[in-house]
Amino acid sequence: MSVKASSLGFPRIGSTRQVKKSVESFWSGALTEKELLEQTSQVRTGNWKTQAEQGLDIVPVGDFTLYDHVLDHSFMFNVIPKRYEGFDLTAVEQYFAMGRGLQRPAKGEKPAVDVPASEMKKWFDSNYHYIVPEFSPETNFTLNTTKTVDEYVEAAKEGIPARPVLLGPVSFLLLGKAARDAPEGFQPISLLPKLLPVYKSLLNKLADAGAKWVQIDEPVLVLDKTTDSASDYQTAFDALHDDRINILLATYFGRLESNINYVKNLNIQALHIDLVRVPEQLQQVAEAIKDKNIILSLGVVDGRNIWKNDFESSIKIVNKAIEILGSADRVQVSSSSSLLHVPHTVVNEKKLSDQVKDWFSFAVEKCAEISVIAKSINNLDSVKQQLEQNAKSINARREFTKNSNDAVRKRVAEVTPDMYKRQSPFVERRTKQNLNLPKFPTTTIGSFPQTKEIRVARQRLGKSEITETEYTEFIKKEIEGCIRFQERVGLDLLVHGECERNDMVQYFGELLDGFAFTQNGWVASYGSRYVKPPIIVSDVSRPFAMTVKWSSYAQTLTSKPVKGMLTGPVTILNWSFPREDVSREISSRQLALALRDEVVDLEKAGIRAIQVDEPALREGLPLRRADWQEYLNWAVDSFRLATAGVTDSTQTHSHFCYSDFNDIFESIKKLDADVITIENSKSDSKLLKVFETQSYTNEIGPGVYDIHSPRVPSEEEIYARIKEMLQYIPAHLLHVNPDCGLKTRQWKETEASLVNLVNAARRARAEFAQ
Ligand code: MET
Ligand SMILES: [Zn+2]
Repeated sequence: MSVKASSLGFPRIGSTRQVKKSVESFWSGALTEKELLEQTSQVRTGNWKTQAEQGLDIVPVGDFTLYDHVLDHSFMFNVIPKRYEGFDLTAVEQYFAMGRGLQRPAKGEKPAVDVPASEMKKWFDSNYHYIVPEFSPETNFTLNTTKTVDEYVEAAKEGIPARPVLLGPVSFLLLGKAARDAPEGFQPISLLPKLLPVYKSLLNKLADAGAKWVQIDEPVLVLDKTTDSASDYQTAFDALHDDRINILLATYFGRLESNINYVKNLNIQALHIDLVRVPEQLQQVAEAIKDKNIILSLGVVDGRNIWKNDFESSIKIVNKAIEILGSADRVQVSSSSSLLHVPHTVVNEKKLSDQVKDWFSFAVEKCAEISVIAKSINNLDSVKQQLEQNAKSINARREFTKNSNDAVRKRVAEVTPDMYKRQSPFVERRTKQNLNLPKFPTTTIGSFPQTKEIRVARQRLGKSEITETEYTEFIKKEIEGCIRFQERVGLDLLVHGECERNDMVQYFGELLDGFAFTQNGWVASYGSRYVKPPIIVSDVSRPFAMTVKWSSYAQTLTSKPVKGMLTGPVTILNWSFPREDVSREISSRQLALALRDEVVDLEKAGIRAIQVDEPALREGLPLRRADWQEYLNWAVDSFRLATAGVTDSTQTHSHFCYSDFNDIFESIKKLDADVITIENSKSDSKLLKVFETQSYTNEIGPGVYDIHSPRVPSEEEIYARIKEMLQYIPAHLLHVNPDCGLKTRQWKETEASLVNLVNAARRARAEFAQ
């Protein structure tokens, strides 16, 4: 009798980002396909060994990927859109073409290729993005590859106690979309009967190879819309049932709620639930499966955040599960979700103090935690020392937070209702905002090209190869160049260009108190792009002004107004690892107060327009709609708290991108920014439709061109967009701007695009704005 230790998945990027390096070298032609596969296979094998060494009894395999695990499933099941066929590509080339597009000239016998990437979407409420599968009635499911089986065999050979992982058939279909050529109203889930035999043949192969268990992820079970899917799940798990191989059905990121009523009757042998996000669901779920022959896998070690596990409380949960289910054999200990959302290991962090380092566990350390928790149930004495050590660490962290910044907490507690409100309503304050802007004012979203010179200067400052003064001089020159550029192009509302920022969140995190930074804490965002989120470790406050010197310097250079530029509280929060000991709401309010001081200081320094970006506002939305309002309330409050400290004559701006804002438009209105700019050009004007049904009274600039591509939009095209916008938005409220910041672009295309933008706005002015 023993409780087993397992995890649902491991970071795929390698301890030092080896996978990024290998994959990008392959793309650039510096590695052959064979070298790519060899190098990445080493990372994969290394990952398995590490997990086993940390004490996992069950090691996930098949979760490794060169680009994205959902794309792996599309590829494995032959869900390959026609546009990627017929170019004589190798399998690996075709796979990457689906992930990131492929453009290359004809070579010898090989035809030219020019195919765009597939659509990418956020993986639930994480900052990981998956490649959206495209289905149509013609989709011909076959086993195109046997990736999962191959990796299982590879691991078994190494003596790894491997459990293969698959994304379940229902989630796979529901996370996909209807292909463009699919008939109107086509629902991917209708393909379930066609898809199941292929899953089944894969399971057969796994069983042939000796696998006794398979983990089948059905994360869609924690979303609202699945409540009608009972029969789909039943069909699926009846079809997949095989006496030779047991199924662990894994859910994560949220609560099953009433879905448990049918999940308990499915043909499965184990069920995994997330007890970090929703500890309360243990009772309900355990009671529901009590009389079934189902093992409960307890997700007690956080797959989404980096804090050390509190063993005492996890062990309580495990014991409670055993008590309800009646036997230790009926439970397993695991991570709440795949560990792909946390960095690889804390060991490589050389710059964190011992005190701070002791608070964290990354993926490797989390595996060890899972093992200790399981062992504590099996044989308490064997892990006595680890438990004591853990209790010490947890206490030390508690002591630290108890004594952290009282002044900040007090300030949050003392916020009064008037602090959320501008002095006058928009219509009144608008008349006081004399920025001398023409109709259809043209502006940009803030950042200008981050050139190599800028990155080099930043690196050299980091290495102390140049002094702080030399760096400041360099940045000033850049700002001056940027201002002159905007004047030359003819923009109306200028920006300083954000050249001093390494990243829109990190930059502020580094200047605020209450954050910690890692050297190597990378987490996959999409493909070979990884991010290094700052960690909020304490109460947040602003020791000194952060942007005032740059913005006010920029303003001294020109008679045109220069916008101050800040990242908003909710975005800073959502793109960081949050604290565990206080709510996200509290951290957000603390951030808001810190930014409020900055906003007021900018105003004092003579800046008359201030933009507070909230591109991540929407992605912080909870997975279940019932929880939305609570989040939106404090998110809106935070933005208002950050921006409402100014007088009527200061124009506040905000910016949104990355997602569909229509369903939170009510909240966007409540922000009461004087001007909002929203990404629009890619969404086929879906955004504009919202104005047909919802009134919006403040000023607004829907983006007129996509900045993610080097393509230069023509004046004609931009003019046409402005005209289209005027059907939905009153002329006196319309601003003209790109979709988002220009930091990833080159100067050449930036200039050409903005010249066209300015000319298009001038033309529209002459025609429509008398
Ligand atoms: C992802 S939103 C980016 C906004 C920021 N001000 C920029 O221009 O880069
Ligand atoms: Zn943006």
